[in-house]
Amino acid sequence: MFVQVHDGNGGDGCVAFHRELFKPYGPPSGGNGGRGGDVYILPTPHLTTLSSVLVRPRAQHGGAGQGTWQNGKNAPPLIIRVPLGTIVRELPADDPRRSKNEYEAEAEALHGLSPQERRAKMREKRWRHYPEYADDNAQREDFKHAERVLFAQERERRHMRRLRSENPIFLDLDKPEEAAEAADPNAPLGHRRVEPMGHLVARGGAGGLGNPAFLAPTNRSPKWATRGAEGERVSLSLELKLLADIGLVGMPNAGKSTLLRALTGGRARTEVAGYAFTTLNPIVAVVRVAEDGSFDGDAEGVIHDNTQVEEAHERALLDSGAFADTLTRNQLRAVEGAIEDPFAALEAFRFTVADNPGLIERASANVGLGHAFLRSMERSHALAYVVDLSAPDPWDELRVLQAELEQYKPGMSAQARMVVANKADLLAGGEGASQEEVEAAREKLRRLQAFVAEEMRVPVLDAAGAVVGERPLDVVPISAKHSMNLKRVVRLMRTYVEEARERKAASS
Ligand SMILES: Nc1nc2c(ncn2[C@@H]2O[C@H](COP(=O)(O)OP(=O)(O)OP(=O)(O)O)[C@@H](O)[C@H]2O)c(=O)[nH]1
Ligand SMILES: [Mg+2]
Repeated sequence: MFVQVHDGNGGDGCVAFHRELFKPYGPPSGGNGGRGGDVYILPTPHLTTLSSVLVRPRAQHGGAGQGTWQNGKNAPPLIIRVPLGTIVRELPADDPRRSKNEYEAEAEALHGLSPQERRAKMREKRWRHYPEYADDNAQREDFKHAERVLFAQERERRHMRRLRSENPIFLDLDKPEEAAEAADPNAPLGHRRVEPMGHLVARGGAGGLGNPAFLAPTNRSPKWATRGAEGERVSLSLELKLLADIGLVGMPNAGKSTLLRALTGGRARTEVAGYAFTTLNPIVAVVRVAEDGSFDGDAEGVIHDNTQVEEAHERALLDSGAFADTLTRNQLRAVEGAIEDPFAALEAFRFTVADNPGLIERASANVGLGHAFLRSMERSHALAYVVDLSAPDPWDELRVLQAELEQYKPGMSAQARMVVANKADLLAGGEGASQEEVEAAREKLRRLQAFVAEEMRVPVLDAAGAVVGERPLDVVPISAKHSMNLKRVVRLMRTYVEEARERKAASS
């Protein structure tokens, strides 16, 4: 989502003179304006979506200064809370989705005016005058001097702003902010810790100066004050990295999407087709498991074909009138005893699995779909490699996948837990397979297991997250299309998720 952050403007300075009995001409006494509110971004574990983030968050303005040297209030900071796993980026200047910043907005407002009008407008925006003194002030030498000083300061601010935009904001907010210990050990009870504010993304405008600031030997009663500066405006893009318990990693066409559909009984809305890069964006679905290890939608032998084939089949059924007598959901609800969700009573455990686009060699060099989508896998508790067992050398695929994960983020392949050897049905599947074919398939699987045992070892962690040993990945031959041997996949995935959750609970 895109957000334009708008900081609070500074409060205006005040022009006033002190009045007291028997003191007809008191000194200037206008207070300064308060600072506008800053905007912070704070990652918090209490949110899971970006839906509560406003599109145009705006911090409060500083309070205006008042007579008798009363300064305006500083505005409180605005804290934008985002879920953990959010990536915050500042949109670059050439991005069409970016909104104007404060300088561009002013330039636009002044566009097409004559030089005099422009000057008047700019003065109007920057100065406050004692009633009816505006013209008189404009004639004074010391006002002109003050104006030059103000413009010089403004130029400097603008320069700093330009320097800052050369390295735009980039925040990868994975960890919650810790409350810091208060500096003062004698702070009153309940104030020992300073609540974290998060990351500053835009600064509020400075407050204006009251008229005492313009006292000079030549002018004992300055009749002007400055207005508050405008707050920064920053356009940000917020992206939430997906969070799934298990991420599927595999080459295009390995059958990742088919596997996800099979694990969810076809509920997962992910495309399956016989060409590379069918899946373009990560998709997360929930897998529900019963106590006996069966899962929702589990049916040995149900075929999960290409989605187009399935849709055509369904359309043909619809056209032939096969669904004509089916009850609607509301009618079903009215039928006594009809259970909405037959699996709900059985469900004992659930976890989420993410289907990802295919990963290929040199994805890190932006070949194929690149590897930007790996970002959303970083946060998975465990990764499962999906390889096509019917390919001539499935172990080569594994080697590439592992190397690409390491390329993307060193240490990421240690998150892998299992190898799912898919399309086992193509090797000696079916009834009429000869003895040799079955033997060849077994041999291939053994070779894959030997390769994994040899080269793909991952650290074993104990409940506290410390490394206690090493083990090879689990290898499970399956057929996603024909829903074969999926129970074993689900059982293993469940143990990984449980272990990871225990570790997480222990660490927090
Ligand atoms: N015979 C057989 N075919 C399968 C099996 N699993 C998947 N397929 C087929 O393989 C093709 C690719 O499957 P997908 O699930 O789209 O593969 P993917 O890994 O998601 O591919 P991308 O999204 O392109 O990365 C489809 O035509 C599936 O029908 C299987 O177990 N056996
Ligand atoms: Mg796919």
